[in-house]
Amino acid sequence: MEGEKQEAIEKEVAKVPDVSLKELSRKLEEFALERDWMQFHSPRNLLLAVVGEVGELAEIFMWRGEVAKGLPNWEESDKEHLGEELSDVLLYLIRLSDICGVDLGEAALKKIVKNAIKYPAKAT
Ligand SMILES: Nc1ccn([C@H]2C[C@H](O)[C@@H](COP(=O)(O)OP(=O)(O)OP(=O)(O)O)O2)c(=O)n1
Repeated sequence: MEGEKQEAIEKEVAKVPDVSLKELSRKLEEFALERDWMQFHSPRNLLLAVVGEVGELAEIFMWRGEVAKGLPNWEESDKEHLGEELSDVLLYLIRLSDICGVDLGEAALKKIVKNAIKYPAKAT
Protein backbone atom coordinates (compact mmCIF):
# COMPACT_ATOMS: atom_id res chain seq x y z
CA MET A 1 0.00 0.00 0.00
CA GLU A 2 1.31 3.49 -0.83
CA GLY A 3 2.72 5.52 2.08
CA GLU A 4 0.08 8.27 1.81
CA LYS A 5 -2.84 5.84 2.06
CA GLN A 6 -1.17 4.01 4.97
CA GLU A 7 -0.64 7.35 6.76
CA ALA A 8 -4.30 8.33 6.30
CA ILE A 9 -5.45 4.98 7.72
CA GLU A 10 -3.14 5.30 10.75
CA LYS A 11 -4.41 8.84 11.42
CA GLU A 12 -8.03 7.62 11.30
CA VAL A 13 -7.29 4.68 13.62
CA ALA A 14 -5.42 6.87 16.15
CA LYS A 15 -8.70 8.76 16.76
CA VAL A 16 -10.21 5.57 18.26
CA PRO A 17 -7.63 4.22 20.72
CA ASP A 18 -9.85 1.58 22.39
CA VAL A 19 -12.71 0.67 20.13
CA SER A 20 -15.88 -1.00 21.42
CA LEU A 21 -18.08 -3.54 19.66
CA LYS A 22 -20.85 -0.92 19.65
CA GLU A 23 -18.61 1.59 17.89
CA LEU A 24 -17.62 -1.00 15.27
CA SER A 25 -21.27 -1.89 14.85
CA ARG A 26 -22.20 1.78 14.31
CA LYS A 27 -19.42 2.26 11.75
CA LEU A 28 -20.48 -0.88 9.85
CA GLU A 29 -24.09 0.23 9.68
CA GLU A 30 -23.01 3.65 8.41
CA PHE A 31 -20.80 1.95 5.78
CA ALA A 32 -23.68 -0.21 4.54
CA LEU A 33 -26.19 2.68 4.52
CA GLU A 34 -23.86 4.98 2.56
CA ARG A 35 -23.57 2.33 -0.19
CA ASP A 36 -27.20 1.19 -0.14
CA TRP A 37 -25.92 -2.27 0.89
CA MET A 38 -28.46 -2.91 3.66
CA GLN A 39 -30.41 -4.87 1.04
CA PHE A 40 -27.53 -7.43 0.86
CA HIS A 41 -27.03 -7.69 4.62
CA SER A 42 -29.58 -10.40 5.35
CA PRO A 43 -28.90 -12.98 8.10
CA ARG A 44 -28.16 -15.73 5.58
CA ASN A 45 -25.85 -13.58 3.42
CA LEU A 46 -23.96 -12.39 6.46
CA LEU A 47 -23.60 -15.91 7.83
CA LEU A 48 -22.16 -17.03 4.46
CA ALA A 49 -19.85 -14.02 4.52
CA VAL A 50 -18.58 -15.04 8.00
CA VAL A 51 -17.93 -18.59 6.80
CA GLY A 52 -16.19 -17.33 3.63
CA GLU A 53 -13.89 -15.09 5.64
CA VAL A 54 -13.10 -17.90 8.10
CA GLY A 55 -12.01 -19.87 5.01
CA GLU A 56 -9.72 -17.01 3.94
CA LEU A 57 -8.31 -16.92 7.48
CA ALA A 58 -7.64 -20.67 7.39
CA GLU A 59 -5.84 -20.30 4.04
CA ILE A 60 -3.19 -18.12 5.69
CA PHE A 61 -2.24 -21.00 8.02
CA MET A 62 -2.66 -23.73 5.43
CA TRP A 63 0.44 -25.88 4.71
CA ARG A 64 2.65 -23.91 7.11
CA GLY A 65 2.76 -26.66 9.74
CA GLU A 66 2.60 -25.65 13.42
CA VAL A 67 3.14 -21.95 14.00
CA ALA A 68 4.88 -20.50 17.09
CA LYS A 69 2.90 -18.11 19.31
CA GLY A 70 3.44 -14.49 18.33
CA LEU A 71 4.33 -15.63 14.80
CA PRO A 72 8.03 -14.74 15.21
CA ASN A 73 9.10 -16.00 11.77
CA TRP A 74 6.36 -14.37 9.75
CA GLU A 75 6.88 -11.49 7.32
CA GLU A 76 5.22 -8.21 8.37
CA SER A 77 3.07 -8.40 5.22
CA ASP A 78 1.77 -11.85 6.27
CA LYS A 79 0.90 -10.50 9.72
CA GLU A 80 -0.90 -7.56 8.15
CA HIS A 81 -2.86 -9.94 5.93
CA LEU A 82 -3.74 -12.01 9.03
CA GLY A 83 -5.03 -8.88 10.78
CA GLU A 84 -7.23 -8.08 7.78
CA GLU A 85 -8.80 -11.53 7.63
CA LEU A 86 -9.35 -11.64 11.41
CA SER A 87 -11.05 -8.26 11.07
CA ASP A 88 -13.28 -9.43 8.23
CA VAL A 89 -14.49 -12.34 10.40
CA LEU A 90 -15.13 -10.02 13.36
CA LEU A 91 -16.86 -7.35 11.29
CA TYR A 92 -19.22 -9.75 9.53
CA LEU A 93 -19.93 -11.46 12.87
CA ILE A 94 -20.87 -8.12 14.45
CA ARG A 95 -23.04 -7.28 11.44
CA LEU A 96 -24.73 -10.71 11.62
CA SER A 97 -25.43 -10.23 15.33
CA ASP A 98 -26.90 -6.78 14.72
CA ILE A 99 -29.14 -7.86 11.89
CA CYS A 100 -30.39 -10.74 14.10
CA GLY A 101 -31.09 -8.33 16.99
CA VAL A 102 -28.40 -9.83 19.23
CA ASP A 103 -26.21 -7.53 21.36
CA LEU A 104 -22.94 -9.39 20.83
CA GLY A 105 -21.02 -7.68 23.65
CA GLU A 106 -23.74 -8.49 26.18
CA ALA A 107 -24.17 -12.05 24.85
CA ALA A 108 -20.41 -12.68 25.04
CA LEU A 109 -20.19 -11.37 28.61
CA LYS A 110 -23.08 -13.63 29.64
CA LYS A 111 -21.41 -16.57 27.94
CA ILE A 112 -18.16 -15.98 29.85
CA VAL A 113 -20.12 -16.11 33.14
CA LYS A 114 -21.83 -19.35 32.01
CA ASN A 115 -18.48 -20.85 31.01
CA ALA A 116 -17.06 -20.11 34.48
CA ILE A 117 -20.00 -21.88 36.14
CA LYS A 118 -19.70 -24.87 33.82
CA TYR A 119 -15.91 -25.11 34.22
CA PRO A 120 -15.07 -23.98 37.77
CA ALA A 121 -11.42 -23.13 38.44
CA LYS A 122 -9.70 -25.60 40.78
CA ALA A 123 -9.51 -24.33 44.39
CA THR A 124 -5.82 -24.05 45.41
N1 LIG B 1 -21.56 -6.48 0.90
C1 LIG B 1 -20.47 -6.19 1.63
C2 LIG B 1 -19.18 -6.38 1.10
C3 LIG B 1 -18.09 -6.06 1.90
N2 LIG B 1 -18.28 -5.58 3.15
C4 LIG B 1 -17.12 -5.26 4.01
C5 LIG B 1 -17.03 -6.15 5.24
C6 LIG B 1 -15.67 -6.82 5.15
O1 LIG B 1 -14.82 -6.28 6.17
C7 LIG B 1 -15.10 -6.44 3.80
C8 LIG B 1 -15.04 -7.62 2.86
O2 LIG B 1 -14.64 -7.14 1.61
P1 LIG B 1 -14.33 -8.10 0.39
O3 LIG B 1 -15.56 -8.88 0.03
O4 LIG B 1 -13.69 -7.27 -0.68
O5 LIG B 1 -13.33 -9.19 0.98
P2 LIG B 1 -11.77 -9.09 1.23
O6 LIG B 1 -11.44 -7.77 1.83
O7 LIG B 1 -11.42 -10.33 2.02
O8 LIG B 1 -11.15 -9.12 -0.22
P3 LIG B 1 -10.60 -10.40 -1.00
O9 LIG B 1 -11.67 -11.46 -0.90
O10 LIG B 1 -10.38 -9.88 -2.39
O11 LIG B 1 -9.35 -10.82 -0.28
O12 LIG B 1 -15.95 -5.41 3.27
C9 LIG B 1 -19.55 -5.38 3.63
O13 LIG B 1 -19.72 -4.91 4.77
N3 LIG B 1 -20.63 -5.70 2.87
